[in-house]
Amino acid sequence: MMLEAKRIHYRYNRSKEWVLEDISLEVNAGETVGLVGNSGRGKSTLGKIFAGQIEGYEGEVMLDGKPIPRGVYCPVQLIYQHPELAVNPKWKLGKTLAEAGEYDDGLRKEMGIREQFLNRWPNELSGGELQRICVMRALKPQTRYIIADEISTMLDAITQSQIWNIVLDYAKRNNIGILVITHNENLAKVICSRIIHLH
Ligand SMILES: Nc1ncnc2c1ncn2[C@@H]1O[C@H](COP(=O)(O)OP(=O)(O)OP(=O)(O)O)[C@@H](O)[C@H]1O
Repeated sequence: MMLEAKRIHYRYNRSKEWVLEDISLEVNAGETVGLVGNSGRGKSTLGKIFAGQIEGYEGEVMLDGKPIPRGVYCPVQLIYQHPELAVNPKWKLGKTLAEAGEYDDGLRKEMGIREQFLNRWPNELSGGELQRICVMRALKPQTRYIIADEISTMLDAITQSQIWNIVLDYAKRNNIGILVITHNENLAKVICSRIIHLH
């Protein structure tokens, strides 16, 4: 089982400058790989390409040797840095959490998502509480890979370590591969078995 990007080239709006030029990388099932690089190097763009959120690139993204299925729940789930931009502001959080079907209520408690949060609107939660919902939403049985794009950057150290412990433990139990996009090389060193630098 493997998620691969092969010879990806991408530029926004036919701009002269390529954001990504001939990028290839792979993440095996159950592996945690760091993608580290300075601001503006195209890390988030690559994350979106992996998760099927950007079209029109050159090259291929393959999951177990096949194109990633479209029009169904995406087995490659992207979690962003800014949870407030990742949820529908017109949905109560219980609906957001259940968007892709049933969820594990034990995992909800483990994630520190209180039952009363489910009946609130996104603007009635703190950033850390909302990020727990976004992380949990990505941990569905159909998920095979997670693209974690700066998911803990705006969290305090305790919340950051709690969330990573849960995600890493869940990934281990379910053989999920994770691409950890971060500026924080120290974080990548602690949680990743391999680090790729995007120059
Ligand atoms: N929607 C867009 N339209 C045009 N250009 C964009 C768009 N999104 C990103 N870019 C540009 O593409 C380049 C790469 O951006 P990207 O967000 O992928 O980098 P990054 O490495 O993730 O940066 P950071 O670490 O700051 O998040 C940047 O120069 C950015 O300005």
